Amino acid sequence: MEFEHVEGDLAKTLITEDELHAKLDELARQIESDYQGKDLLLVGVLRGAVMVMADLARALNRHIEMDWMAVSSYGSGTVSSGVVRILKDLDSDLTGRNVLIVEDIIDSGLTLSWLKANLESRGAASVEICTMLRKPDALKVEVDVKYCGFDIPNEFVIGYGLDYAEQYRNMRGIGVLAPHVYQ
Ligand SMILES: O=P(O)(O)OC[C@H]1O[C@H](OP(=O)(O)OP(=O)(O)O)[C@H](O)[C@@H]1O
Ligand SMILES: Nc1nc2[nH]cnc2c(=O)[nH]1
Ligand SMILES: [Mg+2]
Repeated sequence: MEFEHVEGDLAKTLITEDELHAKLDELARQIESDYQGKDLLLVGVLRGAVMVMADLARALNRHIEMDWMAVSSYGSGTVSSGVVRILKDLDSDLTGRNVLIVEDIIDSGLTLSWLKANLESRGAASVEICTMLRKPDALKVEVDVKYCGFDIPNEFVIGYGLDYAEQYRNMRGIGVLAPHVYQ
């Protein structure tokens, strides 16, 4: 399913490319129905959400706008530092807008709970979250998620935007990294 040498770096494949796309179609239908007659601004969180954003945007049969933020709480490690930094802010004014934050993963929840509160404080009409993955056993703070693709076990995953030391983001499915890669 993947490019050369990647399979050997995986302990297992968790979600295939086909399963990701089927789920995105499902989420897109719900979003179309929920936002009927309303404007919709998708806010992607760089860099992990690039793949979800590109595929979700194309799965939606309606007008949308896209904007991007870059925040970081992980650096190059595998454990959240808990400190969220804005590396790139939005270009859009959020006043009166219906904002849907698009993310690859909610792990501790620290990034998204901080980001949702931050965007709500900017005068948006609504701020909701769409994430492809969530780790219920890793949550440190409650995050109100309206659209979630898959709940997954508490393991470090890679692929479909998710990196280990900036690599594997372009893997088409999602997998668990084999321990020998980071030991
Ligand atoms: O729920 P949390 O524990 O806060 O973790 C989730 C965040 O961590 C990852 O981003 P990261 O900060 O690693 O940057 P990246 O998107 O550029 O990979 C991921 O893309 C989420 O944004
Ligand atoms: N690559 C990757 N980044 C993350 N950021 C938060 N959780 C994860 C994870 O499981 N994998
Ligand atoms: Mg991210």
